[in-house]
Amino acid sequence: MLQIDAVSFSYHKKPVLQDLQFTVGRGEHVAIMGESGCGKSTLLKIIYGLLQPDNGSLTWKDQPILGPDFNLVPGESYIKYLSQDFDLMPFVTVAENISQFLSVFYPEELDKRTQELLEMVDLVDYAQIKVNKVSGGQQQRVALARVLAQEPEVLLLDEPFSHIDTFRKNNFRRNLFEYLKKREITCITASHDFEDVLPFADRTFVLKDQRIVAKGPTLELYRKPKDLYVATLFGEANQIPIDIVKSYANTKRKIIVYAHEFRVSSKSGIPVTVVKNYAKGSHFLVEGLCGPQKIYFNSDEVLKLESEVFLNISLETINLRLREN
Ligand SMILES: Nc1ncnc2c1ncn2[C@@H]1O[C@H](COP(=O)(O)OP(=O)(O)OP(=O)(O)O)[C@@H](O)[C@H]1O
Repeated sequence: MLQIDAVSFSYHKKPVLQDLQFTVGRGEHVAIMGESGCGKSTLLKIIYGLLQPDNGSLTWKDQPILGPDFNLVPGESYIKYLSQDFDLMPFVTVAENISQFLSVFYPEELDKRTQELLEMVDLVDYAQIKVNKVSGGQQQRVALARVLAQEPEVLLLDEPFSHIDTFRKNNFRRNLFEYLKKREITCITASHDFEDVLPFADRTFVLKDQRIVAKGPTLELYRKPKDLYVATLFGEANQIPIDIVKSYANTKRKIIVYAHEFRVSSKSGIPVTVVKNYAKGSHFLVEGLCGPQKIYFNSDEVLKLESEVFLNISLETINLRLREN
């Protein structure tokens, strides 16, 4: 188990992370989410042993993870960190960049493992091309195969799909996370893309203002976000006064409603005036106004600007969001 205990960190006296406390089990997949600059990469670098925390301690299987103040060569051998800059050997082929890190002595076994990893990252056709001749997205995939070749016990992924095209991304994410689960590799992924997180991470931690402000099973965080910040990490969301939703409600509370949770009706519901339509492919995201309250909701079809439509939310959703966490 990875244990992070009361860890704080600052860059030149500017606090970035404060009093972080969590554990990650063997083979577990945890996601770290939060807005840009909230400290996701910093946290991964501390776990890897590249940055020295100001306070607190880190252990893996009850053994301390030492920071750069105590390690001549920073970075623990059983942890691999896939950073946002890939750190490849540019004048060496894709295949050699990967096979160099395989701890296999027999040539046949070496070829087989290299091939397996090339297939995993979908780069078989590029095996003999020098890395400086392949695209940014392809380099990101080579970098990933390289860290997998080293058979880490803990894998830290920093925005691992940021350079990979949508066409390949979905399949690739599924393959990678299945591969890690099968081998019981503990994985921590920093991302601000919920599609990297929602289908794959067992648990998610949300960082904001130097602290973990929400954590739990990923689906639970999504279904019952504690506030608009958490909800927005998972998609287009609104925070709406409950008396708009139910006119008889005698409370000033607000509830979170995702854009896709509204149903559009021409007859009854919350009255909104259509302000703007945004094409999303499978649907339109519509900006509407209910008095001064801006509401974003999904519609199957484009809606006429300045027309009035009515929005409905299921009772189940209202009750779910009204329930205290
Ligand atoms: N080497 C550094 N020296 C000083 N400040 C830094 C350094 N690296 C990062 N920071 C600052 O620390 C904060 C956290 O940065 P970090 O890169 O960890 O955020 P992040 O959540 O990973 O962001 P992103 O999602 O944009 O990658 C930011 O305010 C950043 O400007």
